[in-house]
This record gives sequence, C-alpha cells and structure tokens, in this order.
Amino acid sequence: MSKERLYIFDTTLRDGAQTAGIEFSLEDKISIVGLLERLGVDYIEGGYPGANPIDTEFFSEKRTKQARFTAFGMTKRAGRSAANDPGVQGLLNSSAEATCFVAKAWDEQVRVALEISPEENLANLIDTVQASVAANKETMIDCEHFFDGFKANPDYALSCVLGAIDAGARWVVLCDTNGGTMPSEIAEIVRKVVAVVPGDKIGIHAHDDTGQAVANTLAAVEAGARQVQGTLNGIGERCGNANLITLIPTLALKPVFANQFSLSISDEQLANLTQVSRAFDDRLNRAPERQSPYVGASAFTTKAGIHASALAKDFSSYEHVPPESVGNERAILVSQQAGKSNLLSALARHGIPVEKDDPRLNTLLSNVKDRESRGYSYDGADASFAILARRVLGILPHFFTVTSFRASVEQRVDDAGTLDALTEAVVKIRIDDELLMSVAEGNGPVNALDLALRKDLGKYSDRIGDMELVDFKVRILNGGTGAVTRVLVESRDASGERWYTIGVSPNIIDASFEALYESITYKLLKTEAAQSLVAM
Ligand SMILES: CC(=O)SCCNC(=O)CCNC(=O)[C@H](O)C(C)(C)COP(=O)(O)OP(=O)(O)OC[C@H]1O[C@@H](n2cnc3c(N)ncnc32)[C@H](O)[C@@H]1OP(=O)(O)O
Ligand SMILES: CC(=O)C(=O)O
Repeated sequence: MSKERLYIFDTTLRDGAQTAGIEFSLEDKISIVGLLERLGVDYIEGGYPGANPIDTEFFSEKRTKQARFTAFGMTKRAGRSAANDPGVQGLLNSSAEATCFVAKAWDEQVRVALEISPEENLANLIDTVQASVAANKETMIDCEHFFDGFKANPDYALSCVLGAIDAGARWVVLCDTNGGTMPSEIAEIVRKVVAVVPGDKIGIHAHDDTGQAVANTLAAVEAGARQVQGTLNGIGERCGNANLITLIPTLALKPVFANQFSLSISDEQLANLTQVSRAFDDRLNRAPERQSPYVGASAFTTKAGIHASALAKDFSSYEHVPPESVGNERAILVSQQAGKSNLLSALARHGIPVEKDDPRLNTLLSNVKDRESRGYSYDGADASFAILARRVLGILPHFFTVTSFRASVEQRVDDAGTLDALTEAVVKIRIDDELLMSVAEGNGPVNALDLALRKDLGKYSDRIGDMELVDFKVRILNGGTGAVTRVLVESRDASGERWYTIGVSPNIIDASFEALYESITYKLLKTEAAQSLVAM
C-alpha cells in the first residue's frame, strides 16, 4: 500500500523567535538552518522580512539547500492594495520560495483587534493570497485563532479556509493560537474541515499552553491534516510550540503513523535527532533537559536493578524504540536502586571483566549502597565508580600517596579600605620513595588545590598535561549541624572525553580534594590503559 506524504514545517526561526529570552543573531539563524537541514524538514520558516534588520538581511539570499525557504508576514492591511502594502511586498520581494501569511479566522478578534469587518478581513486574505501566487510563491495562510474561532462561528472560520484555497493557497494552517484546545476538540474540528477541503491542503500549528501541543498535533494528523508545524525543542511564544524533536520520531517510528505516512526524513537523518537537539540547546546556551522524550540523557537510562537485569536479556523490556534510531544511547546506572546487573553493565563499560557469580560483586554492591547512604551519588560520577570498583576488586594501581594538603584564604584590607584576597594551597605527595611538595595560588581554595595537586606529579606529570577542570558543583546535603557537602567535578582532556568524580565530607575542602584526587586518578587509569596497549 502506498503511503501518504506528511510534511514537516519548522517555525523555530519565526515562532521560536517569539520565545521570551531568546534572540537570534544572523549567525544563529544560519547555523540553525544547518541543523534543520541535517534533520531534513520540508519547510523552514526563517522569520519575517521587513519586521527587523536581521530578518530582512536573512531573506536577502536563499539560505536553504533542500527545505523550502519560507517567509512569514501578515495579510495586507485594510484600505490599501497588496501591491501597495510594504509588509506584503517585503515577503514577495524576498528570496523566499514560499510565503506564510497570518490571517485572523475568528470574527470577534477581527472586530476587536483589527477593528475592521469580517468581510473586509476575508477580502484582505484573498487579495494577499492572489498577490503571492501571482509572484510565484508557494503560498500558505496561518489561520490565527482558528479553533476558538470555529467554536464561536464555524461558518466564518471555514470561509477563511475556503477563501484561501479558492485564491490558490497551497496550504491552510489551522492554528491553536492560544494553546487551550483539547486533543478531542482538535480532532473533531479538523474532521469537519477535511470534510470540505482535502486534508493534503491542511496544516496544524499548536501551542503548548496545556502541555498538549504534541498530542494536539497528532490528533490533527489522525483526523486528516497533512502538514505539521513545530519548533526545535518546542520553543515558541509563551509555553512554546509543538516540539518537532518529539513529533518527528513519533511520526517516523510509531506504527500507527509510520504505516500510513512517509516523511522527507530518512532513517540516517532521524539518527541525527539527539545531536541536533543538543546542538540547538548549546546555541541557546542552556543545558539540555535530561528527561526530554527520545533525546534526553535519561531517555534510555535505567537505575532500577530489576530493569537492568531484564534489559541485559532483552533491550525492548524497558525501551519503546531503539535508542540508536534517534542517535541516543542506552545507559545503565549504578546507585542505591542498583542490583548486580547494573554493576555488570557499568563494569563492562569500563572494560573490567567480572563473572556474575563473582563474590566480589556483592562486596562492591554493598559498598556502593553504603556510600550512597552517606551522600555519594554514583549515577552522576561514573569515573568515581570505576575507581571504587577497581579498589574493591583489588585491581586499582597505586600511583601516588597524598601525605598532606592545606589551603588558606587571607583577606587583606589596605589603608584605602580595598579588600584583597590571597588564596594559597600546599600539597605534599609521595611517589615511590620521592617526596614532592607543590605550592600554588588560585582564585579560590579549590582552584589553588587543583593547581598545586597537578603542578608536579613527578614521573606522571606528562600524563596529565592535557587534562583540565571544566565544572565544579557543590551541594549541601541534610542541612543543619549534621550537614555534609557533596562536590562533583567535571574534567576533560584533549581526546574530548569528559569524566565526573565525586567527593563527600562535612568539610568542603576535603570533599573537593577527594573529587580532584579521583579525577587525576581516573586520568592516570586512562593513560595506563593506553600505555599498556602501546606496549602490547
Ligand atoms: C499569532 C502569531 O504569532 S502572529 C506573529 C506575530 N509576530 C510578530 O508580531 C513578530 C514580528 N512583528 C513585528 O515586528 C511588528 O509587529 C510588525 C513590524 C510586523 C508591525 O509593527 P507595527 O506596524 O508597529 O504594528 P504593531 O505591531 O503595533 O501592530 C500590528 C498591526 O497589524 C495589524 N494586524 C495584525 N494582524 C494582521 C493581519 N493578519 N492582517 C492585517 N493586519 C494585521 C494590527 O491591527 C495592527 O494594526 P495597527 O498598527 O493599525 O493597530
Ligand atoms: C500564526 C501563529 O503563530 C499562531 O496563530 O499561533
């Protein structure tokens, strides 16, 4: 059976640009087009030429290679022709291949917000579509407030859809502008529209004000709409738009949709999904949501021992799709919720072979659970787990011994009252029979300790030369007098690998030093493995 085509329309650069706190530069826009083309969407709505200098420049040339480059704007204003409307002409004279004009489809809103009659609004819509079609643009109408308008006056809302189609629009997009419509209402109204207009001319644009934009979009598709609009990671006005990063894999992988529809997105492009979503967050300078469907770091992660045991036998036990289909990874964590299956999986990841009936596994498991009850948290500190495991299994090489360390912070106030801080750390270590002492100044005690510890590591110095501390997080557990401090250190080296180590103590300096010490130990373990490979 041949499949029906479903079109993906991205509005990250237009509705997404209406997100509070997000402003795209020209460079951002160009780079985001690159991400969208890696995914393979059909349409990229690049913004609103004429509305601001960046969008106008963006539309001065064609920015897409495969996707239809689409310009957004509003229908012509009352009292002038489309030819004399600079806003409409801005779109028609742009490099866009397609245009998408917003027109109100709720008669009440036409009277209140535009202060014109519904008939005049409809005439503006029709004139604008005709002008755009005459300019050779693939033309779309976004029917603003369509669902609320349909509930209030279905005849008027439908007359906007029919007027646009008769005037030559390729698509009419039904917008849940206020984002308050329920999936069952969306389905019912879309069914009524596709009873009079072919579904392959109808699109859906849903906002997420009740957290149901994706559900509303899927309901519209099931009811007959054939173009879906949305944004990367669901950004957009107020609570955002339908999240394409959730919609695309659902449409591509879930049999209820995949058996009926084909998309422009290939399996190879779908496997870029996680990378695209994370690269987009990077560009927005924000951390990716761990629990995002399909692409979050936790999307295919399990902590529970019972689940890890079943996953080891059959991945589909706790995975609704294979993680690699969307470019994500499976992870089985070690924590208080773990069983031996979690340990075996984590040990295998670190290249430590242990049999399931090895009695040392029970010792390791009780060690993990005991330490977690004291504040350690190994699910975020995999490198510390590798060190603990090697220690308990008796296979941790002895690199060096810290014989003492000290950090001091001195505040000096000069005669003018200016405060000057001096932070210094001293670390003494023993390597074989050699005693080494390093002193360093830093911008805080942890920085000074880190610098002192790494300053002279004797025969190991050249093995840690490329590592650096990337992030440092402190958390106080159990407030009050019994408080302990948990420190998580993130490190990386020239290979690009990042690793996480943890320290716990009532004293923040001790906790930090433990995490720093383990970070260096992990790096030495890495290089030890590399050296033994070279020696082989
Ligand atoms: C539901 C949506 O998300 S629609 C997308 C909304 N996006 C944006 O507005 C972002 C970009 N917008 C802008 O930069 C500016 O609003 C501009 C450049 C488009 C217009 O700026 P201004 O000319 O100063 O108008 P302003 O923004 O104050 O008001 C919008 C005007 O358009 C009119 N208008 C709104 N929708 C439409 C429409 N579909 N068709 C015709 N006119 C419309 C309004 O009645 C109002 O007219 P008025 O100035 O006579 O009162
Ligand atoms: C056009 C649009 O973004 C809306 O109606 O929500």
